[in-house]
Amino acid sequence: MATAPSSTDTSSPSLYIGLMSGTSLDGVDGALAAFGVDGGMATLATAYVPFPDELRASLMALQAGGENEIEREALAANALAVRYAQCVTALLEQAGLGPEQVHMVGVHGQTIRHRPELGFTRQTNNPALLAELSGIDVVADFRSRDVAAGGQGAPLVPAFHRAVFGDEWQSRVVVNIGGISNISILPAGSGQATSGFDTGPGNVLMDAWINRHQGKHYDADGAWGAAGQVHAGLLAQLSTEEFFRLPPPKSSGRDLFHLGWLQQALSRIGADIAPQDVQATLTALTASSIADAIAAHAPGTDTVYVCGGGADNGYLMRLLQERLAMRSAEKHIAVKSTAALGIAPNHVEALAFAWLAWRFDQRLPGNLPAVTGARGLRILGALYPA
Ligand SMILES: Nc1ncnc2c1ncn2[C@@H]1O[C@H](COP(=O)(O)OP(=O)(O)OP(=O)(O)O)[C@@H](O)[C@H]1O
Ligand SMILES: CC(=O)N[C@H]1[C@@H]2OC[C@@H](O2)[C@@H](O)[C@@H]1O[C@H](C)C(=O)O
Repeated sequence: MATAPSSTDTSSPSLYIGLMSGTSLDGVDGALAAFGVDGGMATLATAYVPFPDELRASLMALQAGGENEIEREALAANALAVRYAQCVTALLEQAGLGPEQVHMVGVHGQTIRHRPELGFTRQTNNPALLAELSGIDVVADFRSRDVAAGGQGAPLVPAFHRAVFGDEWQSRVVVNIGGISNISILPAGSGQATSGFDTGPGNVLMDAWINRHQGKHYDADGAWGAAGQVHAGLLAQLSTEEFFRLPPPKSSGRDLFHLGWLQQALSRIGADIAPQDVQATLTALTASSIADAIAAHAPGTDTVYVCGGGADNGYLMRLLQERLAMRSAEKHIAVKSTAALGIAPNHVEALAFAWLAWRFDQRLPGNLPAVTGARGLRILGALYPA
């Protein structure tokens, strides 16, 4: 599939909206895209609606068990649907379109528990309310069918990455650094198998740590961490986590990588480490776990393309380049933003959910069994007609 973000050669394009609110819990990214009969895709509008602090706090509280969970989840789902609807309105206004011109909204929902090994993953949402508020058909709950087929239900973006970023001549890896990091391995040539998996933490631990010590939501450009020193002992301790050594298929989330997990490692080390040095070490952990995964599973990579909010962390990008160079002495691997391929890093995931809605609409599979471990290809999502 060719991408042409600013122009399209599609003769009768169909319009789809994708909405992604990920593990960072920061807000919802939206994209309105046109898909042509020839498979071409064009981005018509993008929008971001941040979550108010109250919604962030209730979503954060739902990441672990607690009292009156059912009611709290239902109310958070309603509040989410209202924000999603605001994002849809912003996209329609930007594109000068009415709801009747859009085929479907594909909405991820908010992951509050991810336990494929127990047979479930839960993306809270109220798609019925979103259909009511937006007046557009809504497709939601993209992960459950893959889990029902024995898969991880994640990551789902590798199929989209193959479609828009795959190349005939260059072997590419696309790294999404959101709350959690995941890679898509796209060997050169359209006939080559695509693989991918979650590599571990993205920004989730860095965000939590700076929030505890500085009250900020994230470490802008990685500046706070960059002024600290990577603590080799702590990095080694954190790197002993079994998840890093598990073979794919594998996926992760806040269920594993949270402040309690970090605190345990800090207690084992016993040393008094300055908060800024911990931040530097967490940045190094994200970079080294991604570089290790690429070295082990995609040694032939020519270029790594980064998307997700982590692409805006200059310190993290430097460490990633450094660690890739350390692990691949004979071959230079370039690190670039997906902007170099025509899609800004913060638009990729929302576009992926527009693409998944388009796949659903045609009753085409959305998963890659080689990635998720599902028994086979499955049509992903459930429909809530407008
Ligand atoms: N200017 C910046 N400097 C450093 N980090 C940034 C910057 N902008 C965004 N980020 C990081 O990116 C995160 C948001 O990224 P993104 O929206 O890709 O995550 P997500 O979609 O919630 O996660 P996931 O892909 O795990 O579902 C923020 O929480 C922050 O850590
Ligand atoms: C369960 C869940 O929400 N997983 C997310 C999360 O965020 C990044 C990584 O962990 C990835 O596995 C997935 O999101 C992307 C969009 C995916 O499915 O490909």
